[in-house]
Amino acid sequence: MTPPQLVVHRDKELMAQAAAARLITKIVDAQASRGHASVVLTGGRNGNGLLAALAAAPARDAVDWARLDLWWGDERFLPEGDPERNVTQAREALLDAVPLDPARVHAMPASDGPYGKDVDEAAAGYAAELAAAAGPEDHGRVPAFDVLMLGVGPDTHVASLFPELPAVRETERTVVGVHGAPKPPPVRVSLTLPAIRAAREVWLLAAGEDKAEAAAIALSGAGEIQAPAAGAYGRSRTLWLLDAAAASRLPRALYPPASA
Ligand SMILES: O=C1O[C@H](COP(=O)(O)O)[C@@H](O)[C@H](O)[C@H]1O
Repeated sequence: MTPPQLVVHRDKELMAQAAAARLITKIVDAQASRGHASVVLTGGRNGNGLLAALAAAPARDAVDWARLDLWWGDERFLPEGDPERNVTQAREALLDAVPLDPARVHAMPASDGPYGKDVDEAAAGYAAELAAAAGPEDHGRVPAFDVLMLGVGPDTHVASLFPELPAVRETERTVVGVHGAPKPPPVRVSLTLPAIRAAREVWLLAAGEDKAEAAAIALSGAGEIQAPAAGAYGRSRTLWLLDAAAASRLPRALYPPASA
């Protein structure tokens, strides 16, 4: 487990811009050293804010978009094109504006897709797609993603891993169908904690007063079953990107002295 590092920005706009700049650098560096990069996107307000900031950043042209694999940490199991789907929102915020290779955009299945309404089959299908993309150097059933981003819900959920539900207890499968999520829609597809922990870097995004309690709980030694965000960490780095409002209830000992 890599211990969390915290960066606190003044407000959510600055957080989104700084995180977008950080992501551009990370992708460019990975492409320079390995020829390609892989990023796992998150849904939610903070994830979409980051994508919109990236779309507006002139430095976005430094990325070779055709050599970038995009995956998702979770998806709302709804029909293709539904405005509530995370992929629909990501397309609107950024993806439609950059020259991605469509074969490298790995959206999670929709409820009117090849698996029909069977969310467990859809999850198994996505797990198989991840496994096929993993190489021997990845040492596992999912690629060692360069960056995996997660929004943090006010209840400490990450991806679609909600406190106490079976999905957060999963230790074998890399992707699961989620039934009865407390946040609509109730049926979802999610990476599990073992899949999340295969990433080189995990970035948790939390902006706004409604995330303050969640950040304080997850960063104060809570268990991952009760606080899924506490169980999300990367192989080489775990980074919490917060704004001042989300950091406002952190224990003083955690608040990074250099933050502004
Ligand atoms: O439903 C979801 O919520 C979380 C958090 O969203 P936020 O709007 O509270 O930031 C998100 O990370 C997840 O991908 C999404 O499906």
